[in-house]
Amino acid sequence: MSMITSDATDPVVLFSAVDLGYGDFTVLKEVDLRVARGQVVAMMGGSGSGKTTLLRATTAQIRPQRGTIAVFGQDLASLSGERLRQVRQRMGVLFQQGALFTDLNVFENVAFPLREHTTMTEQALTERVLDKLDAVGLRAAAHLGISEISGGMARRVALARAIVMEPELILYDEPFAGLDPISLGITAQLIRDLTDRLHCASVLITHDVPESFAIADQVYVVGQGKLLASGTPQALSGSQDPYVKQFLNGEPDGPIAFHYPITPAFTAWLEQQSGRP
Ligand SMILES: Nc1ncnc2c1ncn2[C@@H]1O[C@H](COP(=O)(O)OP(=O)(O)OP(=O)(O)O)[C@@H](O)[C@H]1O
Repeated sequence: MSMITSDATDPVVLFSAVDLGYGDFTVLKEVDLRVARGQVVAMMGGSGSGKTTLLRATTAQIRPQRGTIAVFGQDLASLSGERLRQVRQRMGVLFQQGALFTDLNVFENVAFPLREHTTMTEQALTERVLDKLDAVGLRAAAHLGISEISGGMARRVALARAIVMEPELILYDEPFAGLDPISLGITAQLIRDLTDRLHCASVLITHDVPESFAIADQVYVVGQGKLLASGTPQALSGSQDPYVKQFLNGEPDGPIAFHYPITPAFTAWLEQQSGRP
């Protein structure tokens, strides 16, 4: 049961003219983006283009250099302490290394957030955990130890744990990385199904074009320090933008640079290096 009341029609995530970066280095400029309830949104782009930075900004781990970011209709810049914690509790984050506790079994790994953040009865907790394990196909694996499950199963346990608090927004960091083709398809379909079932919003950052295009409602492509394109997978497939085309087709030659760009910080470092005796 979620606490959605008057803000049910607000976008879940709304970036308005946002600049993001670290110190005086700006990674992305003028980003506008919107994620609605029930949507799967893919944030794509080459290595170092700023996908993880977008995720960090959404959880308020980093603050925008310019513009505003609203989550659940609340301006993140206005939140701190307890109110920020409450907003974060409505989000589930699935990190690439969804590290599980190896001294706890599958059930207790998924139960962990409930024991930390709620005062549910043992019966309600058991029901909730088994329901989420069922959603990822692992109800009957509840009793197994972490050393007894495969890598792909461990990912699904981490996913069950990420959704056990019934978040309204789920952020996935590279959910397809390192998966075999079958697990890739299963994971993508699982993300779509969970989004529909929980009626939450899902944001994934990924390089994987076919899998994310198969399940996403909206795709944002970042590169060259900005948002390059956005739209439905269908609309983007017809894009004539050379960067977008190169990215979507995985072509080695094109506007996407192989070399990390030279910055003043690098030049200063290099000068210092060569100045050494
Ligand atoms: N904590 C940090 N401090 C300074 N610069 C950072 C920091 N984190 C990332 N960057 C820089 O920000 C840029 C974007 O990094 P980010 O991790 O968002 O890219 P990405 O698209 O997620 O890349 P990848 O797909 O390779 O993980 C890079 O140039 C990176 O060097």
